[in-house]
Amino acid sequence: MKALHFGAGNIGRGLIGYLLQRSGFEVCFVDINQQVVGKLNQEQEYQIELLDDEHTVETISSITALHSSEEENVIDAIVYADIITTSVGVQHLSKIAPILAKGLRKRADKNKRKIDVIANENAIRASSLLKQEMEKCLSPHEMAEILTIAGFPNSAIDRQALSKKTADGEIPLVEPFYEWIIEQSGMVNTDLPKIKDAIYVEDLQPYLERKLYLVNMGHAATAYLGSLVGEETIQSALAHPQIEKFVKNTLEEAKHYLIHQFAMKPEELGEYINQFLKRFQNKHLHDAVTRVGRSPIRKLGFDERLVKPTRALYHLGYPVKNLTLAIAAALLFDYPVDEESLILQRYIRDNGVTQALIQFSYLTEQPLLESITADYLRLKLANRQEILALI
Ligand SMILES: NC(=O)c1ccc[n+]([C@@H]2O[C@H](COP(=O)([O-])OP(=O)(O)OC[C@H]3O[C@@H](n4cnc5c(N)ncnc54)[C@H](O)[C@@H]3O)[C@@H](O)[C@H]2O)c1
Ligand SMILES: O=P(O)(O)OC[C@@H](O)[C@@H](O)[C@H](O)[C@H](O)CO
Repeated sequence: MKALHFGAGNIGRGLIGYLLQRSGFEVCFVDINQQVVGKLNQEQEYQIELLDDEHTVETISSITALHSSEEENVIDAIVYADIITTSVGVQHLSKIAPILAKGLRKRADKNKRKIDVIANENAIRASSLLKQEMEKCLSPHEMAEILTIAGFPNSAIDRQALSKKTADGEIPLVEPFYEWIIEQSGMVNTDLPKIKDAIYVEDLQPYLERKLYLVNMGHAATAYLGSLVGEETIQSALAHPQIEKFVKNTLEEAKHYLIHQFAMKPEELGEYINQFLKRFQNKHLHDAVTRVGRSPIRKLGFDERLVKPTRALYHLGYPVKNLTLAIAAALLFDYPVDEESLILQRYIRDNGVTQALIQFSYLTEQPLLESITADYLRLKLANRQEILALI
């Protein structure tokens, strides 16, 4: 069985490639990074290191790789794959859509075997977004042809995955915990053997929203507050009792969104929160606030981890004062190496913070705009001690 995976980054190698290979797939990665592609091809295997007491190293073999520019080879791989997956970052799905469209068109002509395409990105319904991006490259007739053979089941993935520099490059560093939840109802290839340890569900939405609006929201709140007080990692940020308390308070607020939306049980959500906070505090983990806070414009999006629960809870009449403060901290994320941070800071300088919220978060609720703007100014004018005292 052949798996074609776009994005040989931390989660691509550290979770998706790992589980696919353990399920008996030969995995072929497609990436724009020539160095990574060259090394994978040369060694036909790679290592990942676990963030456990033993620093366990696992080897994933039967690996090949293609550079994105090898168009004909990538198209052929799409025609003959048994599953196609991605983890390129949701903002890059539009870039892989054209080649997927070409490959799936050829497959619909030549090899009519059904195939599922799963985009594994931190976003609501990323596979559906990928499908929408493909629709932009095709006529309705061409897309209809593709849909006779291809499904786009959505998924939710969870594993903290970063990387470690080694003498000959870098390897993914991953926590022992992982979760890959796949929307069974969206799958069309019923012959495909189950992926080992993946969880198949009919209705993904509760799992997806719980992951993004709790795990990733809490992570983002930690990163942005941590960054503001000069901490380099999520772990050193959470070592401040005030930040830990603040993050718990934001999670407590966001929890009510999931209770309301999906009738989730408060005690179960409490356990879920405690479990991932412990994962964030893994003593072997040094996860940079700049990695977790990356792409602040994406993270401030309308349906994203910070703004969606805040909007929803505000309309339901629940308190959101910690969430609005976390949004304000995100607006202060000033890390010029990150292109989105650069654009965001420049935009705020030229247009003001309220306008930035309208522009990037599509927020229209006046009381929310006012309280986030006020929080932003309080945080901006405060020093480190004052920030720790006010949260
Ligand atoms: N790292 C984590 O802890 C984690 C956990 C869960 C989900 N995610 C999600 O997984 C996705 C990937 O995250 P990551 O941390 O692995 O990022 P990463 O930067 O380590 O990996 C992304 C990879 O995609 C490649 N890429 C970018 N554009 C491409 C293109 N057009 N064609 C082919 N390859 C391309 C990059 O070169 C890189 O190797 C994101 O959506 C992220 O939100 C990450
Ligand atoms: O990948 P992002 O940029 O959407 O979010 C950063 C982190 O919160 C994220 O990568 C987590 O480590 C991961 O989602 C844990 O499963």
